[in-house]
Amino acid sequence: MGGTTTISVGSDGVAIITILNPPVNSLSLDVLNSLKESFDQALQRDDVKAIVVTGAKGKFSGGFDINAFGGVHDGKAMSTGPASKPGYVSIDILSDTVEAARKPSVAAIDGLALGGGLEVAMGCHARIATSTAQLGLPELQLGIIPGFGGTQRLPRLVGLPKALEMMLVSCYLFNPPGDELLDTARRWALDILERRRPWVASLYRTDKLEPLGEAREILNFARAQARRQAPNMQHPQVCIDVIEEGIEYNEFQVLLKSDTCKSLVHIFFAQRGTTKVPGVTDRGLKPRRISKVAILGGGLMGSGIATALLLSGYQVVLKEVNEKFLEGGLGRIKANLTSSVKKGKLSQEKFEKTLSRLKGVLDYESFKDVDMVIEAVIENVSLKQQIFSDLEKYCSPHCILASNTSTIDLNLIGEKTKSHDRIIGAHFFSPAHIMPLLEIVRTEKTSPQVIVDLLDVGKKIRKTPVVVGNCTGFAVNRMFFPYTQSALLLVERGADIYKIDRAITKFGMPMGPFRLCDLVGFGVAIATGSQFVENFPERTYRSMLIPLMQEDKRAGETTRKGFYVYNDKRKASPDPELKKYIEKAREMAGVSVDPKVGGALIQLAKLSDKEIIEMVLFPVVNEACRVYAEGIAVKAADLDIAGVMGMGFPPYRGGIMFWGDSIGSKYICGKLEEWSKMYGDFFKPCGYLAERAALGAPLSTGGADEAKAKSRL
Ligand SMILES: C[C@H](O)CC(=O)SCCNC(=O)CCNC(=O)[C@H](O)C(C)(C)COP(=O)(O)OP(=O)(O)OC[C@H]1O[C@@H](n2cnc3c(N)ncnc32)[C@H](O)[C@@H]1OP(=O)(O)O
Repeated sequence: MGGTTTISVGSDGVAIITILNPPVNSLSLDVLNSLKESFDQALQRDDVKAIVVTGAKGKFSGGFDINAFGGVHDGKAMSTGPASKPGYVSIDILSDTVEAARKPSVAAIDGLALGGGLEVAMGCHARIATSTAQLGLPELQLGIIPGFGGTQRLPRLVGLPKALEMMLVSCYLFNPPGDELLDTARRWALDILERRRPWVASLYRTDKLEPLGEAREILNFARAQARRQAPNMQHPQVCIDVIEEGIEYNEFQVLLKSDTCKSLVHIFFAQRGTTKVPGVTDRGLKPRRISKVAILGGGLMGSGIATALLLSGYQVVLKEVNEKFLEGGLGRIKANLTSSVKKGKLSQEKFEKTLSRLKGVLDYESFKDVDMVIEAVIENVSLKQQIFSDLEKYCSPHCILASNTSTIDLNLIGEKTKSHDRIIGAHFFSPAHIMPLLEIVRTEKTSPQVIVDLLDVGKKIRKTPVVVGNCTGFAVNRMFFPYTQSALLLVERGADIYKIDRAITKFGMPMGPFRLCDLVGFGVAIATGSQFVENFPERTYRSMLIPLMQEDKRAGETTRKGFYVYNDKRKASPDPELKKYIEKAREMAGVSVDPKVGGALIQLAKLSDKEIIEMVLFPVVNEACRVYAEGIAVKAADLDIAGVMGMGFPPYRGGIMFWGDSIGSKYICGKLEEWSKMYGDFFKPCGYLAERAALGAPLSTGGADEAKAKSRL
């Protein structure tokens, strides 16, 4: 597992123990064993009076080594050595060696002290941190609870409310400024030794703890809140119980083996893996400097993208077709920035500075020195084609030409240009300054340099980029187009709209397919839908329900009427009037409720929640398999991230492919086959899924990347 600690003793008698395990000084079992050895050495040596613990290269520690979890999930023992024994780190190292030591210790924290890292620091007798240090117990984001005494020491150091916030919301505590970290820590340790400062064992502190009755109330409130916010997850409740009862280790071990932990650890590594693109990021290319970006179109998307760029220090030129639209776009950007000020994320002074980097224009005059253009106009092929040939004329030959299209094939968009190597998709998700995903779409001709440049921009604007291949709908929209389609098919055959939405939100999606349609708006839903009808006619379910409703001026949330009706506060309520549209659509589709076909007829009006989830989401798994098999995504894990970050698929289920594998290819394929016999080709399993099912193999391995790797051998 690697990593170690070093020890050096100064002439002042202070031993500096440094954690050394790049890149984040994570606590592997080797590091923990070495930490114990260094401590024992410092305690035994006569020339050591006091101890300072720190991390190498400006990072205290990013916590327990998450790679070790993988071993546990695969059923292997973590490692050998004393630190692998149950409770050894928590009791033998942190309580009995560090905290109970006869020599005082101080944690000198620069950079990160997260999870186990902060727990080591809390075992020391005092903590000194720089102004930029990040302290936190983010274990819950991985489906576990702190396991090295954090649930007990943190409440004693900062009080229950702050400790609960740091664990359940996983936010970080920023400490007041400190300077000359190591010197201050050294002096502090000696001050403790000479009783000029208190010698405090965190575990025995009680001054910050609330009286019992009050503490119980705080914990019960936290329980209720966690139940509301994370109804499908057990570990936040377990964490609160453990804070109250103090028995940490056993629960930690149980959670470590849970499906939630497996899924969240998968998501952790998958997210970090998206920036590693074979054939692109392994060529040693350095991102070029991009400082000025032009955006075409100041609508919801364009203004959101502009906001994200401005907030990260880019200069932005916003182009619109007339004064009125330009004013609207600039106004939206200003409103976004104002909202950041209100939320305390941007100071008033920075607001002015940020806004001063924005320029609104009506022509291409200022495009000659921009480094990148992002086109964000309506989804109209000929308009986009015209724009791209204009861009070729007005921009420098090095300028990156990106499109924010969500569905249209990029080759079509660039058809009238000779700039195919610098055309790329930069597909943001609405609201673009908030949603974390950036789908980067490359064609066969996009140069690796341009991809590396956009990956860098993505990182700077704090998005998780996923690089995908070019096709209609790319990865996210293509995977999720069956989401609404299957829901429409079910409704036309008797299932209830609101029951479907309820079952799907209970599963963990932020909203069901119908509520989502209302949010996106029927105009966009129809435009996108028609792209799919055109490109994948054999598997597109054609329902007239949405067009029928739109004819009646019900177009979703913006018109206050869609599948739901909306009040002034945008609260959605079911609408009994929908019945008439459903009946008409059913008639036009020529289908009946509960068609009498096949022996294993499922009465769709009486579907259970489980059946709804399967019938809505297995077609999504099926399409994800196609996307993977075609090589649109190079890694199945990229699709997991795309679904989690772009569609809100619950991360604690690990993403769409990971979830599919947790159910099994055989079962999914069997169900899809059964439904395709009853309801048509919409459900037909794709070749890849059928093949994996026949082999009894997982879906997440064996896609185009594996096929390519094999063909290279
Ligand atoms: C018993 C204990 O209570 C249990 C625990 O301690 S569980 C662990 C608790 N700690 C955490 O959850 C922190 C997880 N890490 C993070 O949040 C972020 O990585 C960070 C804030 C530390 C650094 O973020 P950032 O600078 O953006 O770098 P990031 O790309 O995320 O990570 C850099 C590398 O370190 C790795 N890494 C980060 N934290 C790690 C950890 N705790 N264990 C192992 N590897 C880790 C990442 O996988 C990545 O590897 P790669 O370069 O091969 O992809």
